[in-house]
Amino acid sequence: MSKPTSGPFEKTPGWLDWYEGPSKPAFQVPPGSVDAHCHVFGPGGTFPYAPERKYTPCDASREQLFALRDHLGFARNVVVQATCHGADNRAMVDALQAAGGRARGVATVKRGVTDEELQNLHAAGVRGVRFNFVKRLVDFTPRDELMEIASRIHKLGWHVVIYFEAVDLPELWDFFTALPTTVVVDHMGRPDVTQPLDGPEFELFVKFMREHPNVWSKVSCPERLSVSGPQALNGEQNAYRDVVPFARKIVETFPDRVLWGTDWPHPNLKGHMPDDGLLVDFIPHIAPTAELQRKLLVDNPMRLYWPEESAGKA
Ligand SMILES: O=C(O)c1cc(C(=O)O)oc(=O)c1
Repeated sequence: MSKPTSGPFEKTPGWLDWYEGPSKPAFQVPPGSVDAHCHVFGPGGTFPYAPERKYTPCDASREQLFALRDHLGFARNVVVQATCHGADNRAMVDALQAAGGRARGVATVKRGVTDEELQNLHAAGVRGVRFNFVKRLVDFTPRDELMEIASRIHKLGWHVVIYFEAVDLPELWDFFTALPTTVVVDHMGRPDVTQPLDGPEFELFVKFMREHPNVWSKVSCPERLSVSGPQALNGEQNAYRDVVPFARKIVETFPDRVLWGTDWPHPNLKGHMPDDGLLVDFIPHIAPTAELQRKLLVDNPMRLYWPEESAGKA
C-alpha cells in the first residue's frame, strides 16, 4: 500500500496514521467476505473535510482502501460515511462508484435531503444512513429529525446504523426501539470490557438484541475497546483478549445478525494503530467455527447489502 498523506488540511495534533505494510493474515477469510465497516477520508484536496468536523484525519483514499481489501483477502467493502465529512457524502459515493459493484455505502443525511438526492445515493450503492450519538464526534440532532429521516429511508429498503456509548443505551432505548427499519449497531455499542460479561451494562445490550430481532451488531473495533491488550502489532496472534468474550457472546448468541469490519483507517485511535492483518487474525477468536465465520463475513453482509445476489440462499 502507498503511504498515508495529508493534503491542504492540517491533521489533528497527535493524529495516528493508518498502518503501512499490514501483514498477510494467518486466518484466511472465506471466499466472498465483506469488510462491512470501513471509511475513506478525502483525499482532502479533492473532497474537503466538513467545516463542522471534530477531527481532521490523514487522507485515506479509495485506492488505498481497495488495496487493503485485496491484501487481506476480502471481496467487498461497506464504506461508512465518516463524521469528518459531515453530511457531504461525495468521497464515500466516489469510492462506491469506483468499486465496480464491490462496495455498498452508509450515508449521513440531513432532514432537508431531497427524494432525488436519496435516489441518487441509492443508485450509487448506499443502503443505509448513520445516526451518531457519540458526543466527541458530532453535535446533537433532534430525535424527531432522525425519526423523520428513518421513515423516509425505510421506504427505500435501507437500514439505520447507530453509534453510541454503552452508558447511553438506557437513555436512547426508547428512540432505538421505535425505529422502523433494521438497526445496525456500530462496534457492539462500545461496551466497557472491564465490567463483567454478565454485568448489567452488557446484559442490557444483549437484551436489546434479544428482544428486538431487527437489531444487528458489528463485532468490530477490539482495538478501541480493549483496555489490557495486547495490541495487534508485531505478529501478536492473541490480541485484545479482554474483548474476545464480549464479541464471541454476540456472535454465538445472534449468529445471523452480526457483521465484521476492519474500521480502517481507524479514526481517533490514541495509543496505537493496529496492523490490519492481525485484526483479521482476531476473527477466529470471536467466531470459532467455519459456519460462524461464513455467516459473519459472507452470508449476513450479503443479505443486508446485496440481497439481490443472496436471495434464496440460507
Ligand atoms: O470512535 C471513533 O472515533 C469513530 C469515528 C468514526 C467517524 O468519525 O465516522 O467512525 C467510527 O466508526 C469510529
